[in-house]
Amino acid sequence: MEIKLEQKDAADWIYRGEGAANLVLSYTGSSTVFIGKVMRIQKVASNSSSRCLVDHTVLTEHETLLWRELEELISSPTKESAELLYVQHVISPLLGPEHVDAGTHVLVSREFLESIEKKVICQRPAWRVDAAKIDTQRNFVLLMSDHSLFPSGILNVGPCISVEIKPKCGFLPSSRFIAERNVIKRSTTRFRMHQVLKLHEREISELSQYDPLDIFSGSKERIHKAINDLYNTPQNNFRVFLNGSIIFGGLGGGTNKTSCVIEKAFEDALKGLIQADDGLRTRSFIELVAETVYSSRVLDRLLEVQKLDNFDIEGAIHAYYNIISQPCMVCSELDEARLQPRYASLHSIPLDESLKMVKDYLIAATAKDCSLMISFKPREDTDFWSPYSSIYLKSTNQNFDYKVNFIDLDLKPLNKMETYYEKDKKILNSYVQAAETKHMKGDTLVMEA
Ligand SMILES: O=P(O)(O)O[C@@H]1[C@@H](OP(=O)(O)O)[C@H](OP(=O)(O)O)[C@H](O)[C@H](OP(=O)(O)O)[C@H]1OP(=O)(O)O
Ligand SMILES: Nc1ncnc2c1ncn2[C@@H]1O[C@H](COP(=O)(O)OP(=O)(O)OP(=O)(O)O)[C@@H](O)[C@H]1O
Ligand SMILES: [Zn+2]
Repeated sequence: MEIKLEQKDAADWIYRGEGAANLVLSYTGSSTVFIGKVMRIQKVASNSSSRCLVDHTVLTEHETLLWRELEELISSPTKESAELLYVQHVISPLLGPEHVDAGTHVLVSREFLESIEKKVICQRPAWRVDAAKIDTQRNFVLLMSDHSLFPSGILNVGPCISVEIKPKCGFLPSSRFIAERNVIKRSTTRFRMHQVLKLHEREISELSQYDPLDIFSGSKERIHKAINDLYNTPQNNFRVFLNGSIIFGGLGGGTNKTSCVIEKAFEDALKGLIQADDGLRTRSFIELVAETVYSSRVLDRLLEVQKLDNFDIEGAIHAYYNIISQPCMVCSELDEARLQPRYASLHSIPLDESLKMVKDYLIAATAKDCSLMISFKPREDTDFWSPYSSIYLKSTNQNFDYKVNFIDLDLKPLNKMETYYEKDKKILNSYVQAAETKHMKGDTLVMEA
């Protein structure tokens, strides 16, 4: 019989975290069906009455056209099941099925969702509460493995430490469709430029030290630098969990620069896991994460998927208008002098080509926004065989089992293409404006304290 979660079941679920689109809970009850699982619940904008205006529950006509090669996906009755199939059939083969868990749907009653909404509200960051709430009109939630834990029943279940990294886009675009005036995009990452906009809009309190190019570089030293920078300025790009509970980083959003108090608490939390003297454990942990990112090469595949964005939004946006059969808003805004043949030519390509351009752009968008969770547990001498990879931490002479999972592999809606185009412009404008008033060191903006 199919399980349906009712109001009384809400007591077994506790707040784990959230992003812009979903709220995540972990299980504390005793049902074997849910032990080791998290539940991911979709949110809806707090002020939204959009459900009445636009039906978000099914793929749009143009999305059906876009994904037409995936018969199962387009014939799925709801958008939720289409999204699950997207992870299974599109993303999982690209990133490696061993790192991807699409999850399953579980039926929930409206009362269950309402109880959860009430229960977690005081733990959620206020700005997330203002922005969105649980969508209580959904009948399903997504049940997934809790990737901050190792499954029980396999080997010893000792302590487990997990790191969550949101690496963002790790390459510089080189598309010929990037306008001359936007040439800075070829030498400065979107992440770093976006930092300036985020600072301007007070979304963050200082610029991140992190540069995605480091973590994706394949160089041991640069990966080490990236992890160190993420530790210093975690924002929403770096978190650490011990046995499923957060011990570093912002729950449900970003966080400020790492203070001495936080450093001390983190160093203490690593006791028992990292066998190093006081004051040296954090350094060893950073080394462990960096070594694992380096030797697992797991980011190589992610980068390849991100690079499906061949044309940049400045190219893909034209293909989008071809697909929706509407006059191109970008070309129509350009005067004749700026309407170059390379843009006009995009409007005479076959439909199949436009579909491929936009489809690849959206798949890349998933890969630019996902996170990875790397979980470690100390390897016991009695663990003769293990299904996990292992890593040796030289500074403490310890062996760890580790596993890597990608999370947040959502299908991006086709109608977000205009938002992507506008956001790209906004990020660039704010960066260029800031550069005009502040100092530049090479291509890097040096913000005044
Ligand atoms: O555009 P970006 O790069 O700011 O990415 C958004 C993220 O912002 P970030 O810069 O990582 O803080 C944003 O994350 P936050 O809300 O800032 O934590 C979301 O992940 C958003 O995706 P979606 O709307 O939930 O599908 C993300 O939107 P997409 O661009 O991935 O659609
Ligand atoms: N399978 C999982 N195992 C453990 N923790 C998870 C899992 N899925 C999500 N989480 C936790 O919940 C948080 C929010 O989840 P998720 O990133 O999927 O939300 P989102 O709203 O889709 O994010 P975004 O803002 O990037 O769109 C994550 O940052 C992570 O800490
Ligand atoms: Zn155009």
